Amino acid sequence: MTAKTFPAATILGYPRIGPNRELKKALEAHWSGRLDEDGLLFEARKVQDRTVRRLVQLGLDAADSSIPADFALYDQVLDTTAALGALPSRFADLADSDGGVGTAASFVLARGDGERPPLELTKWFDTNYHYLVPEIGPETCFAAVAHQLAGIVRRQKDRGAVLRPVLVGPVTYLLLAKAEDGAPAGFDPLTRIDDAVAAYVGILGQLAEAGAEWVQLDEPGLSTDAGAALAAPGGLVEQVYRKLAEAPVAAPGRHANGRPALLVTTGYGTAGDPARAGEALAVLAAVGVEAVHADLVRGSLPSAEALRALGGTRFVAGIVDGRNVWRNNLLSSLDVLEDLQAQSGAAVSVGTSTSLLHVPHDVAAESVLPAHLPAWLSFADQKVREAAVLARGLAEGRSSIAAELQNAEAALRSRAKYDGVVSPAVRQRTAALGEADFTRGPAERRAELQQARLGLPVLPTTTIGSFPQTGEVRRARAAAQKGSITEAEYEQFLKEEIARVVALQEELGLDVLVHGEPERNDMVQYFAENFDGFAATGNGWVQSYGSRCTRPSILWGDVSRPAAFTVPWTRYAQSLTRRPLKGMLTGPVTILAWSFVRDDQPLAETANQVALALRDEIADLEAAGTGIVQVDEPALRELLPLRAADQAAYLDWSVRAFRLATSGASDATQIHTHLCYSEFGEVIAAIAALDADVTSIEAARSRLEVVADLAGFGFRRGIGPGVYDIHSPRVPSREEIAGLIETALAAIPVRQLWINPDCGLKTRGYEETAASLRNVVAAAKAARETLAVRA
Ligand code: MET
Ligand SMILES: [Zn+2]
Repeated sequence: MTAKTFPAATILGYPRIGPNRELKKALEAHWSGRLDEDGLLFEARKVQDRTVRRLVQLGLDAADSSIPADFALYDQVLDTTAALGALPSRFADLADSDGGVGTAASFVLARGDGERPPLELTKWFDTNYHYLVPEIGPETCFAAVAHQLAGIVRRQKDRGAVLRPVLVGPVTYLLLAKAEDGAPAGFDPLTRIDDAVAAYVGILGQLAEAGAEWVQLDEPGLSTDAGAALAAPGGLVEQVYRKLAEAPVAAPGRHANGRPALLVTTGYGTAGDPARAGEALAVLAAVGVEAVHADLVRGSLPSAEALRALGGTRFVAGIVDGRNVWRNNLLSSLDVLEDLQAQSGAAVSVGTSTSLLHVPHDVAAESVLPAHLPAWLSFADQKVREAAVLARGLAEGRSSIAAELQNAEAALRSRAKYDGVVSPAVRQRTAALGEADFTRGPAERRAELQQARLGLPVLPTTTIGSFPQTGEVRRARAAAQKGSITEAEYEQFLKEEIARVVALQEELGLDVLVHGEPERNDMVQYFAENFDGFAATGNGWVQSYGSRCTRPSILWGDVSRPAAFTVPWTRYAQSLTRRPLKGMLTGPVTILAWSFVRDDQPLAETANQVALALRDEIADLEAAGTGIVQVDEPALRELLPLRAADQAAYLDWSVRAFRLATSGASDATQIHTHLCYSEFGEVIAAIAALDADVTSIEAARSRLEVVADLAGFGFRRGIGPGVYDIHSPRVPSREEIAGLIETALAAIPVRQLWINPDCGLKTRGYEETAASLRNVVAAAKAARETLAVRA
């Protein structure tokens, strides 16, 4: 039996949180006990139904499998774990009688249950989305228990929609997994592939039975070095998909003993060997996969040879960018699509490069964007339309979409010549940069000058910047925004807040103080609001993990800083204390990583513009008397390219941008940086190359693992490995912190060591923060005394 034809237009996935974060709110109500499970599932079904309706309005067909059933409540990797019943042994008790994992059980995996920490959260490829890491051991059960996904398919079918269920594919699933605790040393989850594949075969049968005609298996793992190696002809990917494709395709309408047709997607780069683009797709086609997808935005076009090798397999061209917000250049996309079709002779469908999970819902829901921006933008809903329009143009000829082509062209043209997209003053500055602009004086000399100026004790104590953002702070900000308090009243409120935070730090006995960042809603958006070339959205929420969402700003033009904006707060805070107080900035790489960035010039160029804007702010901070400036780069590791071959170039421009931002500072000004959210062991050389005088780095949860890497590298500058894990309300005891300081001192020379928390305190409450910092300071003092006795 042959498969039903794949639809001409599709998307790989759609934002799951709801246009007004309905799912987020329902989840949080459920977790706090205000909404029971039935209530939550009712809300989730409302979001699903709305998504299907909306996608039909936007041009997808409800009945032809063009709409993905991609409705994870928390995370799609977690849902695949649930469909496989692949519970780690430490959670084995959560299994239903048939090995299934219900909604409540899946939330225990996601959030822990008091005694057991949750599954680890890690970044999904090179994005700011986080997935829950499967824990696989030699004994992990794999079963076909896709009840929830099958239930969604069945329910939608009853409502007249034939959806295409989505799972993480088996190779990517195991590549993303880690060995569970207690597995033999060196255990590789991929060794369980046969058992996993057997379960996937069963799941495919269950989904066919529920009425699915197509299933989407996502294999973005093939775009990493590890996955690419498996995608060569004769490799693991070929074996796996031969097995999955072996069963006959079920006849539409009669689903006994068959499987749905398979779409295998890639995404986040080129699947397989980049020098042989498309080969991995040909491998999949050869074993009988009915449709394959490639990311044509981040990845390369498949070669003509690979396209011809697709034979009768559908090619889904991921030409609408799933990761950025710019309107598609329909004309050039159509050129590419027509070319692909002509070359391959194969049937081409139009799709997105990745799921639309990474972009907000709808440009039309924006009310605060500057007037020129909306026409240039495309959020998820606009992208669905773009895919549908391109598919029509491909099938019926350019004249059938003449109006759409013309509108897109007009928008692109207006964008290209809009005032501020290119700012001659900014261009002149970047063009005139020379090596001296990236270099400070010798580090040893800087250290002497700074110590003479600051007079700090050994093991200086400090915090990372933010203090608790209480309900009061958030309410005052909202009131100021609404206009229900005056600007002067808001400023007065912030000053009082800063004064309290400074007084608290003095009372605690910290050595280097901060102002606490109460004026900042978000460490990137705050800069976007104060830089030219940047705009903040009103409702542009994007899922970061589970119910957590962020609202990236849009960097649309040349960036510059019209006026000093952090200076008044820092100056005010410093006026309240004789101790040194750090000025606090977000670094250029992090600003880019957590924004939607213009796509019309290299990132390195944009990074330098942001760096110059920060450099201006640092100059003004210095002029106001600030002796220490911290430039946070928590996202330095996040943008690291997936392929080793691309990493050196990235590290080069990102390090240079940081240096451009900071190297205007006088040698007597101490530059700090702060890193968190990732393991930084593999980029230590780049961290050293930042040439910051002091680096604070998240370390408490790994019990200071990074210290060994730093020592091994011979890191020479100031270093503050976090000794207080700020991710939970738990107060670390003085003894515990003392133990971590001992560990650090065993590897790091005492004159280099700083004592600080892992990250900012903004999500914490005051009580636990004060108690914890008291212990931090006490442990540091005790360590100083011990050192003095030993000396
Ligand atoms: C995610 S890193 C946060 C650094 C920032 N200065 C803060 O303390 O909040
Ligand atoms: Zn941090």
